[in-house]
Amino acid sequence: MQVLFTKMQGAGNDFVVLDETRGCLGLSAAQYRFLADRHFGVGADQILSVRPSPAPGIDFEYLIHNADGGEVEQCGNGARCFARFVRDKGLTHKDSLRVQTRGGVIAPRLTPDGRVTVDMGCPRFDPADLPFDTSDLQAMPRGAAQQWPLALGAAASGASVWIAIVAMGNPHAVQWVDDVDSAPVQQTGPLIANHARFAQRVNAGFMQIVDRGHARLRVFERGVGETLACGTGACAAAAAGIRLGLLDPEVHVDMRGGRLSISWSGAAADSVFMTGPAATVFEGRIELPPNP
Ligand SMILES: N[C@@H](CCC[C@H](N)C(=O)O)C(=O)O
Repeated sequence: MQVLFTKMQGAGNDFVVLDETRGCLGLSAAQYRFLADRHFGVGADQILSVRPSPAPGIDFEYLIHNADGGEVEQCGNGARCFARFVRDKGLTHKDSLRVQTRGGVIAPRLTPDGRVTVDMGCPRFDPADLPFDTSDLQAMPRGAAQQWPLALGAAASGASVWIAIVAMGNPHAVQWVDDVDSAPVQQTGPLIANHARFAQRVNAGFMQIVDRGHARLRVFERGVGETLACGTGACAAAAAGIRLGLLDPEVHVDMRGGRLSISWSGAAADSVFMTGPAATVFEGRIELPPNP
């Protein structure tokens, strides 16, 4: 089977986007993995499948699969690329959209400067929302929030990190580091992402606070590895920093692939807004391996 695809990127987080508005392709996890493969396929961190409206008042639905083939709930950079895609393809003429994802309804808006702002919904900090197993753990209160100790490796080794946990539709564990460039992202990222306390696994963020309006971030993503940028990771890190009293409500988050601007009032019922770039890289057609 051959499929048409669009390769896109948002702050260096890259995507294969599939138009399923006229029919579902019914791809298997192995076929998503093939598309994401940088040697044998197209190459991407995530595959985005654009589908028609599932309900009144909703413009589209889009599905997100990580490079490992697993379906996930939310993707911030993907949301901006999704919005750019449906406009560029003439699938809508609207600037503001309401979109169903597995992680809830989000609302992207194309801005006159070519960027996209997304209402990403409310951040949640309850361990049950990730889920995060807190049995036998003692949280450390800080600001309006909590940090949790997470033991890495064998308990006897004594290695542990303090994390803030945030659900942005998908799960995030954020830790503070002095210098994001020398942070052990490749070493401890996989240990956190696959930690037994996170039943659905987790995205592991490493944030350096530069000043109250500026942070630097690297994210070891669940189902992918370190990416050049993570939109939900930036929202989660900013929300955690704001709630902990370390950041102001308007924050620039710099990642290796680019900058996102995040704004959140700090009120539990208010949405996080994320603004950043979204661009098409190329389009093509590829033959998929058959399902076994
Ligand atoms: N890159 C994304 C997040 C994609 C999903 C994530 N890896 C997960 O498993 O939850 C973003 O920009 O938010």
